[in-house]
Amino acid sequence: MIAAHTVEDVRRTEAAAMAALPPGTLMQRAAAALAVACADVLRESAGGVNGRSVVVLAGAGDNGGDALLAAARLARRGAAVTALLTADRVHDDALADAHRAGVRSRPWRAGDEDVCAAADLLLDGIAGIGGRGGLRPAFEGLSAVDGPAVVAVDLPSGLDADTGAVTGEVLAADLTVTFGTAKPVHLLGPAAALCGRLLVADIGLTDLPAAAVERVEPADVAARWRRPRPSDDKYSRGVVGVVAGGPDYTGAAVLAVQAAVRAGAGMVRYVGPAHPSELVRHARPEVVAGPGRVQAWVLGPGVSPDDPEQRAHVREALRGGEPAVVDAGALADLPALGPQHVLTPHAGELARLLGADRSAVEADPLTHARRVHEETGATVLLKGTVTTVVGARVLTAAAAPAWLATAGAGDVLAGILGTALAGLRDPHDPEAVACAAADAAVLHGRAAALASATGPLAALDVAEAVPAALTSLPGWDAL
Ligand SMILES: NC(=O)C1=CN([C@@H]2O[C@H](COP(=O)(O)OP(=O)(O)OC[C@H]3O[C@@H](n4cnc5c(N)ncnc54)[C@H](OP(=O)(O)O)[C@@H]3O)[C@@H](O)[C@H]2O)[C@@H](O)CC1
Ligand SMILES: Nc1ncnc2c1ncn2[C@@H]1O[C@H](COP(=O)(O)OP(=O)(O)O)[C@@H](O)[C@H]1O
Ligand SMILES: [K+]
Repeated sequence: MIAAHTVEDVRRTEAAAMAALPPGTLMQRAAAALAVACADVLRESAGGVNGRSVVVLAGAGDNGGDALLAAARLARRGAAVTALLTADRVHDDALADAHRAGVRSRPWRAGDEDVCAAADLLLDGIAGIGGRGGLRPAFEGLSAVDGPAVVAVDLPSGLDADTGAVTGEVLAADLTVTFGTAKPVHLLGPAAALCGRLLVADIGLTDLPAAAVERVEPADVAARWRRPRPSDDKYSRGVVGVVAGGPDYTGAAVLAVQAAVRAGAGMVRYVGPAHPSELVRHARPEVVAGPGRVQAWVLGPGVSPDDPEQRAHVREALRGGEPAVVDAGALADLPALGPQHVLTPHAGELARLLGADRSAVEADPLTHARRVHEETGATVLLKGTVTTVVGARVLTAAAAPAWLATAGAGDVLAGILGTALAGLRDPHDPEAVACAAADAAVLHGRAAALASATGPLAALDVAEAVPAALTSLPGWDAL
């Protein structure tokens, strides 16, 4: 897991650390890590540090202080550094140190985007965790600067550290160097893509509280994914019931069932009309048709709002209280739910649940997913490039390959997640449910990466790549 902490927690922890250290120690540590990272970038992109041109954008806060101290270090290594001051006042001591090292500084002027574009490296210290809203109007043009490698100090200016919300222009980075711990902005969509590569520099912050947001890594999935034990039988491994498809959308039934089987369910039951039942059985002869006892349900892929029979099956399944994936057609008319129910909307479906705009959900997925979690009591998995799970924990899966934006990919995710839920030791542990949801999303993305290695993928390819995605997880063999 990569842990991220809120601004409030970081400031509290920083204050405790600073009280025990000489003044300025944390900022010097941050600047040292920044300078090393910038030198690495310069070596890679411009062949060295000595003589290379660096433009540093420095704002009024400590983010600007970090940037100016890093500027001084780069100047001492021979870089030609110009600091453009984006505020009337900047960190005095840091500016004095930069001047002593040979950094030239002047206030930001209209048109300085051209100066930035001509640099080998642009270091963004306009605003960090104290930033609010998108870039101020005077700096909006920076979002279009193309040319230099861009390194963000702590986070790209224009982003909100706690939510990752994109509410205006942002200076996107190739590399973000953050300090002590990641912040939610680094792990959440759509902000994570604007951060570029993430480097968490150790500045000696200890005793951080529980993370606010965590990114689930492939090794976490390997450690948690249920594998058969010698004592298992097909029932104890977990039976998945699938209520999906109908006479109109037959493919969703096949895709969800395929994925549940390939993710390692002990048994899959399919509940639906004769057509597509016969298609499902043809695709997966091991599937049992008709209702029965299950450990978890997959409800709704390809279920039409005009299909009273399938909708009755969905309602009946939800009444039983078992864990369930509540997807697509099952997202309408939600009954009372609990944390063992995982809603799996995409941004458009989540917007409908809230009566909000899809674009608002896409700009700030965490806030909107959290609202649905609070209103329904269910665990929410909001699909997207970065998938966000909000339940007893807030978890994300790193960006999946964009090839996954293909019809039926969501049905495959629903099937994988059904198997993860059916394998839970304690299905009424809300944290385990949230982890299962995020694990399924990570596995789905990994299967998509394998399936797209040779070109465009189809959703069925993703289901078929799930076994290889599992066995390629780091640490899978060791367990
Ligand atoms: N905490 C830690 O552990 C450590 C913290 N450290 C560092 O301290 C940083 C936090 O410093 P901080 O609190 O001084 O705030 P900071 O991010 O510089 O922002 C305030 C300034 O930004 C400006 N501004 C705001 N929004 C803007 C926008 N959209 N567009 C443009 N400008 C905008 C705002 O000016 P305004 O325009 O609002 O007048 C104000 O002047 C943190 O990110 C890290 O780098 C490290 O040194 C060591 C360990
Ligand atoms: N641009 C993208 N990059 C990566 N993954 C994506 C992208 N767009 C969608 N996805 C993923 O693809 C899947 C699409 O699901 P969904 O929208 O329900 O499609 P469908 O209903 O056709 O099955 C989700 O898992 C989502 O996270
Ligand atoms: K910044």
